[in-house]
Amino acid sequence: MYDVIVLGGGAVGEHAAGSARAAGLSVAVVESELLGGDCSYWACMPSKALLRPVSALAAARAVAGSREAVTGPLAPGPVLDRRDAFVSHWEDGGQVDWLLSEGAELVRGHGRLDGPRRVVVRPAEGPEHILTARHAVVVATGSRPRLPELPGLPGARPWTSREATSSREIPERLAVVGGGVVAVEMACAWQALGSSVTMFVRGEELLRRMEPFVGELVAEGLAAAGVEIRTGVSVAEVRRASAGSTVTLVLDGVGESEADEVLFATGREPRTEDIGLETVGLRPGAWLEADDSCRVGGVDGDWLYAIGDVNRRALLTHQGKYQARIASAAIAARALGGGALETRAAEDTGRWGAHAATADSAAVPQVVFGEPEAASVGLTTAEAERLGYRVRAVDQDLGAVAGAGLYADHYRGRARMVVDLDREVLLGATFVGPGVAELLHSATVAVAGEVPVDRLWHAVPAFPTMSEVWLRLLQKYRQATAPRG
Ligand SMILES: Cc1cc2nc3c(=O)[nH]c(=O)nc-3n(C[C@H](O)[C@H](O)[C@H](O)COP(=O)(O)OP(=O)(O)OC[C@H]3O[C@@H](n4cnc5c(N)ncnc54)[C@H](O)[C@@H]3O)c2cc1C
Ligand SMILES: NC(=O)c1ccc[n+]([C@@H]2O[C@H](COP(=O)([O-])OP(=O)(O)OC[C@H]3O[C@@H](n4cnc5c(N)ncnc54)[C@H](O)[C@@H]3O)[C@@H](O)[C@H]2O)c1
Repeated sequence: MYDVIVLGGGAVGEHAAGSARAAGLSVAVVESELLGGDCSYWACMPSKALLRPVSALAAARAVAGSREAVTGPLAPGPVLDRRDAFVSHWEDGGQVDWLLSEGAELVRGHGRLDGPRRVVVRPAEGPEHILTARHAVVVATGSRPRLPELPGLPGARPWTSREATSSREIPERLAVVGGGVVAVEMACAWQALGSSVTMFVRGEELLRRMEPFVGELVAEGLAAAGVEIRTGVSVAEVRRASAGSTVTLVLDGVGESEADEVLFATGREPRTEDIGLETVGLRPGAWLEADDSCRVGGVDGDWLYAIGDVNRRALLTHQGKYQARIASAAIAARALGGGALETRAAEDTGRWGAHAATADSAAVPQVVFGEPEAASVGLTTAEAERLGYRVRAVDQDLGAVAGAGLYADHYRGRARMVVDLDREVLLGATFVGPGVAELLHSATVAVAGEVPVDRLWHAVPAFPTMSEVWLRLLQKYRQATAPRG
């Protein structure tokens, strides 16, 4: 028997195990593939390893003096070798060592719930194990790429994010379907590696969940790199005669297009169809709805938690790991409380409490890597208005900031902060431009900390850094709200 069983050992499940161990709980992690999951082997790490050389080269090319020293395009071989090193050549020995050093146990195999607090693990070989949890089972089985139901698609062997992050072959022509984060990042990476990339986007914009100017500037950057972006186009059918032959996309009402590979970057679905949800009264295949302490509703007792992609709160590694810390703390507090009502005072599930993942709804930071980068936290203007806030959006041309001008000649970028006019705190901030990723955490601190705008005025940015954009935004906000007369 273990205090906690973590079902799924991706980045999020591993982090839950570490946090639960730190709280003094015994832990077993059940993993059917590589310990470390998508983020380590087929998502964040390999994609960023592919993209970092693209931005390093762009940064050198953006400045007179270093521009002249750059004599050629990216060298694909070393880029792919470096990517392979970042994913430890798809071996998880290092991560297993870490987990064991934390004092957690690893049980390899496919895990399924088998009624309350029980998990049955089917290893690749040998007999099943039955594990029992004293306090909690934490489901962290993640998500997988979601493919649309299109005629011909399964037989056409499309790339998903897995192939796009792990391929060593560079297709001459790569079609990318989708206009979200994976589509944008992978279009940028593969174009730089030598493919001719065409994006097929259903809607009119890229990155629709961010402020509208983000998609515009990102599209401009991709087009400047040579990516063809076709908006307002739906793929109706996919054809590939045989392995190794070209792939044909039949486009709704606008003819056909040929490519050597096609990447479908059309969102995610939960990995819950075969984890025994029916044995505890839940629906297999559904996203797992969790409250702010990440506890799953609809089951008897306080023992089932869901963290990471599988609860759909925010499909990002850092946010899943935050949920892992919150859930582990909540499990430990509830375990100490023993379930008696009078001890529930130990729980701290109020807004911004120790056992509430409040940032999931108020302050999710995200960086879309590429040239340019896009970085945002909190609410967009449209989201804030939809939620009924009275807001003012303040915009600043980043190119007019001295630090940005020094960073790159003819710097193009933009920033926006969204202020709640009633409380005079930031609800959100967005930056787009080369090198803006590292600006983001200042905004996250302001949003999560609900720092009054008047106090931000005293957070003086160093000259001449890009952070001076804060000063410009705050000056504009003051001018706009100053009493007239
Ligand atoms: C191309 C790409 C790039 C991305 N880049 C970023 C980025 O830069 N930054 C960022 O924050 N996020 C990024 N993301 C999102 C990020 O990858 C996910 O949010 C993150 O991987 C979720 O972690 P997880 O542990 O919840 O799920 P996963 O990483 O999917 O891990 C789930 C684990 O559970 C295991 N499992 C599933 N079912 C069972 C079972 N029944 N029994 C045993 N084990 C099981 C799986 O084998 C897997 O190891 C990216 C995603 C993609 C696709
Ligand atoms: N840097 C990062 O933080 C990073 C990088 C990659 C992925 N991620 C995370 O991974 C998740 C998945 O990314 P994603 O890009 O797959 O999903 P997404 O939801 O961001 O984008 C999906 C895109 O596919 C389009 N689409 C959906 N169905 C379609 C269809 N049938 N035909 C054509 N287009 C269709 C959507 O309109 C959208 O443009 C995201 O939630 C993101 O947060 C994060």
